[in-house]
Amino acid sequence: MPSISAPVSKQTTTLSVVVKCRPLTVKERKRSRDIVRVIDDKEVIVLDPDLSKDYLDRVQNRTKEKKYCFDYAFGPDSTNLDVYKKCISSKIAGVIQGLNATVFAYGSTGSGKTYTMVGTQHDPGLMVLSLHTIFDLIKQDSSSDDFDVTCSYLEVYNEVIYDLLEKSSGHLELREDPEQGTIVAGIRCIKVYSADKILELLNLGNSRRKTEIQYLILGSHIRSHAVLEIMVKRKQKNQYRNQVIRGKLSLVDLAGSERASETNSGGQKLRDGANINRSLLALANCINALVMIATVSPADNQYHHTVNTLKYADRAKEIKTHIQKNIGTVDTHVEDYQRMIDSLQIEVHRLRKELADKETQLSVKSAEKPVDDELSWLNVLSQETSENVQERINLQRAMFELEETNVRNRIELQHLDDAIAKEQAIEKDGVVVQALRSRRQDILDNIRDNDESAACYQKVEIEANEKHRCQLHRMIEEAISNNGNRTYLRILSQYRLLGMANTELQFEMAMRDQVIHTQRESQRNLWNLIMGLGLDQKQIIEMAAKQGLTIEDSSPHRGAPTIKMSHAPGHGNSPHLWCSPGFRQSYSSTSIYQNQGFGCRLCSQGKCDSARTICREEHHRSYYMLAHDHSPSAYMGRSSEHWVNGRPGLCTPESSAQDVCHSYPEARIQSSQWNEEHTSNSAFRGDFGLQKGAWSANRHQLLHTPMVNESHEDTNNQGGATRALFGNRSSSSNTRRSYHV
Ligand SMILES: Nc1ncnc2c1ncn2[C@@H]1O[C@H](COP(=O)(O)OP(=O)(O)OP(=O)(O)O)[C@@H](O)[C@H]1O
Repeated sequence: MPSISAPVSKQTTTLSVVVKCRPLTVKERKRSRDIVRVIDDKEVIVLDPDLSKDYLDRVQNRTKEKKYCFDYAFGPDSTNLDVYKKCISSKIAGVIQGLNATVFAYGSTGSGKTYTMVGTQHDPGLMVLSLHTIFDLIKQDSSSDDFDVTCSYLEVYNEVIYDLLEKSSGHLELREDPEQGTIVAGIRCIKVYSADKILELLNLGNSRRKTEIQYLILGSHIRSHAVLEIMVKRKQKNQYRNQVIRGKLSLVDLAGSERASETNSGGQKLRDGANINRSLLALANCINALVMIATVSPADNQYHHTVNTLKYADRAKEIKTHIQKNIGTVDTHVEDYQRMIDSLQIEVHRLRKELADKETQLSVKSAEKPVDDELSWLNVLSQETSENVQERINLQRAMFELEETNVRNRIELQHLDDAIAKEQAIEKDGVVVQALRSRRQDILDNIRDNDESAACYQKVEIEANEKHRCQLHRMIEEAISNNGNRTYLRILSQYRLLGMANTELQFEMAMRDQVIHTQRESQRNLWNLIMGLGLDQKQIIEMAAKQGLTIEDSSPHRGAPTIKMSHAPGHGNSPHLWCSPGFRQSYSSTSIYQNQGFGCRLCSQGKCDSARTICREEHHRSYYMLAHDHSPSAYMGRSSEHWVNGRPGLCTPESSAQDVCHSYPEARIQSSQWNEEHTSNSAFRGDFGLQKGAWSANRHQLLHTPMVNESHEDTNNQGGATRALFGNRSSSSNTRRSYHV
């Protein structure tokens, strides 16, 4: 009589993760460096393979060095027996008590998986050692129970199972067996009486594993998993019941863990790669106790594979498994079947009732259908619109972050250029200069990468988002114009769209605040720079006064003072200052900006006086040149040309020029030349009576700060900030300037 599985107890445990680093092979010793260190049997450190980076990266704490901690970690001197004794042997004992356990080796090709699982005559692997333990435990068992030990050795290649113990095995299939759960139908199970023969058997099986042609020479099994299953059947002979306990140990030598994209293959082989990952997931579903051995190579040219394997292993620590005994008795199986039938009948009854209820509900609902359909259709549209807005916000955020990062990169670039110039003066092409240059190159690469990502966002994702937005807008408009309940629907859709526009505006406000913060920082620096010229405050105030500027609130405890404009007749092109008490109150630190023609309506009408106040919106507009219309329909209807570097903006000749400069570096050079020319002629320089030499030096520095360099390639936001400092061609003749210093 067969026995059936009836779990009696269940316990949750986490996956044990062990890392094993193999030694460098003889070949590798000639051309590779050992970059993996194992500390205290738990920590694994992967050093940065790039030696030339060490100096600056250490100083700036930016090495590619990685550190991980695992349940156990073994260095190149450890043997398979060391790994087995510390981490595996305790799990094997459970197998003869009816537990399932799985040990799998995970790692890139050539990292030592097969060596760990199968091993050699001198250093037998975990498969061999486990079988030895099983037989030792059976020998030591003092009960009168009968044991049966059988082995099967199979290969999973591209989701198909093959028998490695058969010379020319066909495809095998998985089946559900009431007695044993999931089984491989037709697999050869060899009865084993001792562990001695197993290594021979494994080597024979391994020679039958599928190998891609191009890897045959290397003897790699990059695409197939090999699974050795050791089944232990224990018939207990206690006085009450004939219990049958089945324990199973699965030892898996996984396929190389490289991503499909790295294997120089396409088509079928790419699909193989995807299937490998799927089989791994399936594996995780059917095992009780898991031990993962992550194998890594210590060679520096394997850095990425090593770090990827360790990252994966690190994440695997979170996996939870359930432990349960597979116990069944010959006597209880009829009772069990009866119980199962009863519960299935109850389930069928419940489902029938549920079905009947649903049918009644549906027939009632069909009467209300037309109205409901319309509303639910509108709901779907609203939902899609809201997702579209959210996606746009995310894209804006991503673009903004990329720009911010590049601003920081450019600052670092400037510092590096200065440092290189200094170091070169002392020691031409020394180690330090080389290190600085290499760092500089990295930064340039990062800037280029970020620019490329931003361009990609702009070209692909933002355009798609924009297209979708227009489509949704058209659909809403159409629905409204076709529908009898027009007014209601219009109000409803306006209400929803307003909500979304509000969300978007809130995000823009947050971005602006960020930009204002950055501007204030640079303006504070500018003030410090003016102070650093050696002029005392009185001199500065006098010179500013000549230009119609009043500096007030300069008490030292308040930080940088505020410069206020008093309208000065006779200064036709001189700065026109707007004083905003409210603004000064909330932003007590330095602020200089130039209004770009959006300015105050009074000014444009010639009615503005020196003491006038501008509202927050006008400040914002001067910074960001936002589109005039923020109504929801304007948001929904705005076409993609209103996106400037990923943000909604106003398409002006300036923004177009910026885009051109962004794409064509020559244009950027020209514009920066113009910028220099313009700056040196600016009233700003003359106003403060800066001595030419001192100004030039400082101007040089300012012109090369990221903000200034960004002026013709940045978004409206940062472009606005830069123009605030130095002006630009389109605004030179008629701009009004406002300084809050
Ligand atoms: N602990 C070790 N001591 C000595 N040599 C080792 C050790 N581990 C692995 N090696 C050697 O490293 C090489 C690669 O090992 P192995 O074939 O086990 O890698 P693998 O990860 O199974 O590769 P594949 O995925 O291609 O099958 C072999 O030459 C093996 O002998």
